[in-house]
Amino acid sequence: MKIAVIGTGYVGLVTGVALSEIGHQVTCIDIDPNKVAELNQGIPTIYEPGLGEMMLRNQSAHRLFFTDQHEKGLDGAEVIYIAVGTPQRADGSANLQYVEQAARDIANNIRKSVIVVIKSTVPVGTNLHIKKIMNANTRPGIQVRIASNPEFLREGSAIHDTFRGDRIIIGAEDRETADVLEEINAPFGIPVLKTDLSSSEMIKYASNAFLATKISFINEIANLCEKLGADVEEVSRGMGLDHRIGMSFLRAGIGYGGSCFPKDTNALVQLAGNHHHEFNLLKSVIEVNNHQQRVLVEKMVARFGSLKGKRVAVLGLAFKPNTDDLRESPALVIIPKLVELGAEVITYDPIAANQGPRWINAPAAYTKNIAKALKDADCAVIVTDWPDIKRMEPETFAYFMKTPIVFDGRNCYSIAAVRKARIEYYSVGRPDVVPEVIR
Ligand SMILES: NC(=O)c1ccc[n+]([C@@H]2O[C@H](COP(=O)([O-])OP(=O)(O)OC[C@H]3O[C@@H](n4cnc5c(N)ncnc54)[C@H](O)[C@@H]3O)[C@@H](O)[C@H]2O)c1
Ligand SMILES: O=c1ccn([C@@H]2O[C@H](COP(=O)(O)OP(=O)(O)O[C@H]3O[C@H](CO)[C@@H](O)[C@H](O)[C@H]3O)[C@@H](O)[C@H]2O)c(=O)[nH]1
Repeated sequence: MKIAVIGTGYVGLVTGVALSEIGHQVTCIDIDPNKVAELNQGIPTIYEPGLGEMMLRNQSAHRLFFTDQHEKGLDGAEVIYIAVGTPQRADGSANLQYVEQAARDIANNIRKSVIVVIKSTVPVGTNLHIKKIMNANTRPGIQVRIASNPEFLREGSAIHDTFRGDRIIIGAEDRETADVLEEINAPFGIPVLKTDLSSSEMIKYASNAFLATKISFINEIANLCEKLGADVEEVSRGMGLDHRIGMSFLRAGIGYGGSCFPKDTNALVQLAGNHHHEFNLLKSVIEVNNHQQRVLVEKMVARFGSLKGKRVAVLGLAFKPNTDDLRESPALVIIPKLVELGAEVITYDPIAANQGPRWINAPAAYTKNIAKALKDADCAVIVTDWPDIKRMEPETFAYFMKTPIVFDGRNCYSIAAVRKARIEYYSVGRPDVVPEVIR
């Protein structure tokens, strides 16, 4: 099948590469000529394990192309995916300007009837709105059929999720369109649920909102565990053994971040509000998360009184491991707050350190060397559970730091290992560890 993908962000690039890997002829289009130039040189524009090799393989096999010209990229396409951003507006709602522009770009350039598939996360009703825009702008006689095919990949495991995902959702306006999409996706061998357009759009928001709810729930339990002397890791394990609950998304920490959960939960609250429905549960989920991103700083202030002049090593900038994405990372909240309180901040991230100055709105130093970050620090804060941070012996903190006081937002180490290392350790939902000598 000849396919065009509009947008080469995370979703567009992974979609284009994956569709070419299963044998389709794919052209990805982006308005950013710099991105397209890099992609044409075989350089992936996002950090995603396994993506680069797959991209190169399909470029070499002449199944995958990149262009910044809609006319060229859309020429002859039978199916066109829209995978542009839907960022958050100031009021929390989804900004559809890029999807609308992509629709106009398609309508102005196609010369034959096509199926347009919306992969971007869009509020219920958007697919029909987009179809109207295209119908108003296409040449006479050209028919556009529309389908919703939301994306469920996670950053850092996008290839795994695309080839081994739990389900593919296809919402379409008619059965024939749904069948074409099912056929395109058949080589993935993933169960397909075919549904109507509105339900498909809602499945995406409901899934993200539910996962965010699980995280805020366990974070509230963690905060309560701290007050009651329980250990949230034990509690999660004990809860998760019940198959009705499940183990996943019950890791307590410093709250969810990233390009999706914060914006999609806000958009769903807004969408509900527009239809005179107060989504109180989801509002609380968001509120709990906003507070959770600040709990480590609260613990630091409680421990030190003042942070003025303290040298703080922040370990991890990315919102999760295996990505260089800082969108809505708790680091964006924690670092400016530490600076505001007078701390001197040095940050470490193995991949995202280069992104720091672009995203962090406060003076801080950046390094890819963990020892350099820890050297002579008064305390350390763990923001991202990168494997190299988790693998580190807790004794390392005592070796490099002025005072080995660690605030761990990701519960990277067992309490037993920390006790053995004789460091002062504050994590989330677990007992504090304060060795006698330090006390
Ligand atoms: N990032 C994720 O992990 C993820 C996962 C699932 C779903 N989603 C959803 O997928 C959508 C895309 O997310 P993303 O993170 O890939 O977005 P992004 O903002 O990183 O990338 C969008 C790309 O589209 C390009 N673009 C914008 N308008 C264009 C146009 N008219 N023609 C051609 N190119 C155009 C931009 O230049 C940019 O490169 C969003 O709706 C998001 O919510 C994202
Ligand atoms: O038990 C957990 C699981 C996750 N997180 C945090 O939640 C955020 C999101 O993590 P994750 O879901 O792994 O990453 P994303 O790449 O944002 O993926 C989510 O958002 C995407 C965009 O919509 C969806 O496609 C995915 O299905 C959905 O998991 C990160 O800050 C994690 O640290 C926790 O705090 N505890």
